[in-house]
Amino acid sequence: MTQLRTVVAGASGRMGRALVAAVAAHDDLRLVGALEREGSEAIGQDAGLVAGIKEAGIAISDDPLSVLAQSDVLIDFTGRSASLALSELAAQARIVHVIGSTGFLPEDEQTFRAASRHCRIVKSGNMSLGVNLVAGLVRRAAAALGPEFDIEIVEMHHRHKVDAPSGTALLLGEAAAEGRDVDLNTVAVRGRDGETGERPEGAIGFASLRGGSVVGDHMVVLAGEGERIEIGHRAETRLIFTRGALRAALWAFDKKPGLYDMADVLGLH
Ligand SMILES: NC(=O)C1=CN([C@@H]2O[C@H](COP(=O)(O)OP(=O)(O)OC[C@H]3O[C@@H](n4cnc5c(N)ncnc54)[C@H](OP(=O)(O)O)[C@@H]3O)[C@@H](O)[C@H]2O)C=CC1
Ligand SMILES: O=C(O)C1=N[C@H](C(=O)O)C[C@H](O)C1
Repeated sequence: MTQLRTVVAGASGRMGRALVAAVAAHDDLRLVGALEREGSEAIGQDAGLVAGIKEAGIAISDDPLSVLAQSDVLIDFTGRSASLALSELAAQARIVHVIGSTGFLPEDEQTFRAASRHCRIVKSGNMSLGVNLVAGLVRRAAAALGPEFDIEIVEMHHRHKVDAPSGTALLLGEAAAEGRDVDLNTVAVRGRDGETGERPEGAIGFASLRGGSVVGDHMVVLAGEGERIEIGHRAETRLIFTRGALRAALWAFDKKPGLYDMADVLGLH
């Protein structure tokens, strides 16, 4: 197989550094570009050295247009606004865009749908095998148990995380809502404070904890009268996300333009 020419966006971030190292070590991928935002201290530095591996010969750039023109795949763990902008450039370049960023708003979906008419997008709030398996379990449990079981989703992440609820919590909330055949946006309760009143029947609640260096813990609680089911996942290393992202890039390369998720990549639908 010819190596896929791969660009990592957010190359000096926590995930970006792990991705640069993973791409450099992969037989079927070749690092051809690394992006950071304009004004970043990382611009001009070698992406390999920033990632803590040997020199990669790739200077981190703030010019996505020229970098993407020479690539097959963009792996993007940046943030909401960067990923929205990059999806339009990935569409112009007709490449694969793997989006791990989180913190999107419901209306962002239409931007990704439009871009995916021209390129292949794989987007997921969690790229790990484990979480995507757990989502299937949550969907089944929610469908089997019905609305007399209250669903609450608790997540904990490191102190640097900037969005809440996490993308994974929302992914698990979507799975629960699908199981109940309801629209998550109409039943979600995203945090409680003060005199909240009783819990509305059918609500799917979210609670976010932040602290320390926690990579990512998620627990879905289905609480009934006299019993409680807990379905959870704990990420112990960011390597589970990089592994998933690289797998998504390789899977998407020969697919038609479209908006895919990790369940497509893993054959879990
Ligand atoms: N789907 C999944 O499996 C996972 C998703 N994530 C998500 O990935 C995202 C990144 O997480 P993490 O690595 O921890 O965060 P970091 O803040 O460590 O990294 C993000 C990087 O992207 C950079 N960036 C911001 N804007 C741009 C831009 N326009 N072009 C290029 N780079 C840009 C940031 O620069 P600066 O700091 O200067 O703004 C930063 O270096 C988050 O949304 C997180 O929730 C994380 C892990 C797994
Ligand atoms: O910001 C993180 O770190 C993570 N973000 C993703 C999320 O929002 O769910 C995935 C993982 O939990 C780590």
